[in-house]
Amino acid sequence: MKPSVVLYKSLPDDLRQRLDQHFSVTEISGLTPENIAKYADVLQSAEGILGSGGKVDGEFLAKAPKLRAASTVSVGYDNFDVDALNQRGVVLMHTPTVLTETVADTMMALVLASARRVVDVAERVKAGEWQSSVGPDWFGIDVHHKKLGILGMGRIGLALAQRAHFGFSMPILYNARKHHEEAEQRFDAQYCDLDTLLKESDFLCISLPLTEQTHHLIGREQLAKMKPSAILINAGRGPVVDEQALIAALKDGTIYAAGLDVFEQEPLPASSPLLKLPNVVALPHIGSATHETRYGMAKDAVDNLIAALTGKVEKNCVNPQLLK
Ligand SMILES: NC(=O)C1=CN([C@@H]2O[C@H](COP(=O)(O)OP(=O)(O)OC[C@H]3O[C@@H](n4cnc5c(N)ncnc54)[C@H](OP(=O)(O)O)[C@@H]3O)[C@@H](O)[C@H]2O)C=CC1
Ligand SMILES: O=CC(=O)O
Repeated sequence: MKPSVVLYKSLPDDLRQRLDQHFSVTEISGLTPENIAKYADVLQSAEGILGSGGKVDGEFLAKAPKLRAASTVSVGYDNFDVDALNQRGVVLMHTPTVLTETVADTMMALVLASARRVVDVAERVKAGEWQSSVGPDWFGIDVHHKKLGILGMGRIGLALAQRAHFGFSMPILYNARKHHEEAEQRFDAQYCDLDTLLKESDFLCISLPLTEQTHHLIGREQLAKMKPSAILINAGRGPVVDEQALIAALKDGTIYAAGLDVFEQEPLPASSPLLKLPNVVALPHIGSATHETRYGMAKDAVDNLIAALTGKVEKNCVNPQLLK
């Protein structure tokens, strides 16, 4: 009998067929509390789950006693309680690498859009405000040759550094838990402590995972250390930045602007003050959202689950110690 799997994200037809070849699949619309209650029987017998979003913690695992592997269609896995998975011996698979370049493109797009006010100015053109040659109230600030600070020099940070260094002649500063030789050698990136990164960066680009250590790492105190001309870009996870402190800093001129792909609450409520600020570019968490990359992530997630449930994992495992 094929192992039972709960799929909580739609897949392209060919990938769904591949999953069906290996498993008995039940598709649900998401890991919402309602679905977890409604599909209690299916979860009781599920050996694998595949999807994105939704909380997978001890409480969820108690409802899925046969679970052996979870495959998330994302690189970030902050919605999983990894300690609880480890205790239960559930292997967690994710999709790093396949999305790295696309997310770095999104970050560079946010850098450019925020500095050159692309969204704000384009909206004014559409509103018919372009009546004569534009003056300083339409101008932005330069990107090339400015200092780019990267907070989190992992896969995505490195790909961003490559773009900024070769494409825009930007000096790179960075902070991470350790030094990254590749970034220093290839892109002349300089390691610094967080305070120096805040004080010296013209662009502070956050590509950090959400962990206990990074939650609200950037708050009022840290924003106050930034230049009034600085722009904050966040494509890591929303709660890395204290959003109320950010809103205050954008309103009172502590910093110049922000380009955000991630938020403390997603989808961002229509009532969010961020949406009223002209110096904010807000994207709907589309860091990896191109047709090619989303297909690649889904493919990796399917392959990851097949590997995990057939005991052939070679990569993309968050808790490989369970495989020994
Ligand atoms: N907006 C979007 O659509 C997307 C968002 N993401 C987010 O981006 C994150 C990063 O992805 P990726 O680059 O692949 O991950 P990596 O694991 O390759 O990089 C993470 C980096 O963060 C650093 N880091 C972790 N904790 C700390 C800390 N406490 N202080 C300083 N640095 C820290 C790591 O430091 P060190 O190198 O020293 O270990 C590493 O350099 C994901 O976890 C996800 O949350 C990812 C994809 C798409
Ligand atoms: O936010 C997206 C991810 O892949 O992580």
